[in-house]
Amino acid sequence: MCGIIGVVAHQPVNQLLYDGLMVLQHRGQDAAGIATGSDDRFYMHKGPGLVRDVFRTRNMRSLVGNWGIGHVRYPTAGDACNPAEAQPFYVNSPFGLLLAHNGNLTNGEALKREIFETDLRHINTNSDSEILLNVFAHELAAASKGARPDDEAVFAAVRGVHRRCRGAYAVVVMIAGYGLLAFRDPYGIRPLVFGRNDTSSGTEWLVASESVALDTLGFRLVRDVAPGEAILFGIDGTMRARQCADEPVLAPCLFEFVYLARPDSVIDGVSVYEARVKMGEYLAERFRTRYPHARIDVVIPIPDSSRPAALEMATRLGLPYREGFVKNRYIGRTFIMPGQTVRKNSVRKKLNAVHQEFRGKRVLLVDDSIVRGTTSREIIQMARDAGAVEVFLASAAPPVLYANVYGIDMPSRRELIAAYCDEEEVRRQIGADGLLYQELEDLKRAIQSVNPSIQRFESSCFDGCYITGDVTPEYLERIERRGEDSVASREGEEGAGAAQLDLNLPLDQDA
Ligand SMILES: O=P(O)(O)OC[C@H]1O[C@H](OP(=O)(O)OP(=O)(O)O)[C@H](O)[C@@H]1O
Ligand SMILES: NC(=O)CC[C@H](N)C(=O)O
Ligand SMILES: [Mg+2]
Repeated sequence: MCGIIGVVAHQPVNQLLYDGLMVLQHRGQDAAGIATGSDDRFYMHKGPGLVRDVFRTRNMRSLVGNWGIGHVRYPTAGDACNPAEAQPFYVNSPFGLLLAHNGNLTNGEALKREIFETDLRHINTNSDSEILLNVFAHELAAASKGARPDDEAVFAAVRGVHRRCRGAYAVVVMIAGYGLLAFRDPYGIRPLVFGRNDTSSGTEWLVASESVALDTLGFRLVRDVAPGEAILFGIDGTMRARQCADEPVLAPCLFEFVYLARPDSVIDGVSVYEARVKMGEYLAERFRTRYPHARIDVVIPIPDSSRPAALEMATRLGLPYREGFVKNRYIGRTFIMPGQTVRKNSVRKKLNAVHQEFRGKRVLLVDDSIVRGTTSREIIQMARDAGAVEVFLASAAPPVLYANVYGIDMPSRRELIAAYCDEEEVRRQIGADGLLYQELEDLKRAIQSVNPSIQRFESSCFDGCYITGDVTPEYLERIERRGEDSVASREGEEGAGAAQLDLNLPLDQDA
């Protein structure tokens, strides 16, 4: 889950894109990039780090023009520390294209060979997003048959991407001299919304991973990009949409609602906040049945993502809700950090217990999910150190049992605590007196209660059913092996790769 954004405006967009990426920062902390377009030129600056560290005033000044795209990266393919894999990616043919991608391709290796051998194109990194860009570029060149781009050629190229690419992709592309393109894979696994701002100079359009970017930048939400759909925003301010998949089916990733997205976003017609509140309601019902005799004094959330569910759970159980952990706001999300050592150290630095809320108490801690168990282990110990006499833990998500191949960095089942331990063993390992997980059906019901029209979900990390149908046991074994290698290498490389890159394009003239 990276964050992507694209805009066509009647004013310079550099600050708009920067502010938008700041709002999407929770979706990726490893690298950031912005590209803009003015007349017949593209400008780009990208590099490793948080948005506020990547862009200096001189970089911002070099990003001229009234349209552009941006990206914050949480790597799922290639190398976490390789600055060359920061996005957007650029190719100069046909026309000049820049692309930013959220998701993960499951047939990247086969495509890479095909691109080299059949399409006669060169891929210069291990990023699947560069592969996606080259597939799109090849399809667009073929569809436009040597002429300037037109809508038919662009939509045909998206159909070509759907035909050849498997996996998850929410994408924004700049086509030089033509416009901004946004599209989503045929299952709509990763979110993508667009909105408008009607000004005296004409309509401005903004596309983003989450609606929270529209709110912040003063755009009105129009709707989600539909699964399989492509939308073109011309640099003249016009908008055209086309369904480019044969059998689109909406199946959004469950983990977006559990953890990835901000609660103030609306994804596929679902307020993430409302869905999390419902998760808390269902979890409270189950807690009552499972632990009818538990005498809990206080419900405490593990900040940040579990707060809406924890508050509702406390209300439903008629128990006081207290903020027992204080979060250091300068430390990012630990789950999306690369490498287990850094994740483990960060939990302790990030959260600290308010002893008064724990001393002599039986506490019910609530988290949105238990994935590797890093957070829960540390937190439960911290609660005990602060004087808690009993510690229960409730998870608003079911046990995470399977690898994720669609844009969440969980390629190795061996890292997932619930994949190799039964519930009792997980309870023992994290050191809780009682443990409760959400039921998968209840999690789906929580989201459907907000938007009943969603019939299917991408639920693979909970039930092992991979919606795209192409994920074989052999593939999972391969990424399991590679996942372990890459995790190991990331551990060794922590802190490396601070170089920023201005690739291929005229950038940072004064840098
Ligand atoms: O079992 P684990 O492997 O530790 O992963 C799960 C934890 O990681 C996430 O927190 P994170 O600190 O990333 O973000 P948050 O502040 O949004 O909760 C999530 O909210 C859980 O607390
Ligand atoms: N999490 C994501 O969406 C990652 C995008 C892309 N696969 C990358 O690794 O850069
Ligand atoms: Mg958390």
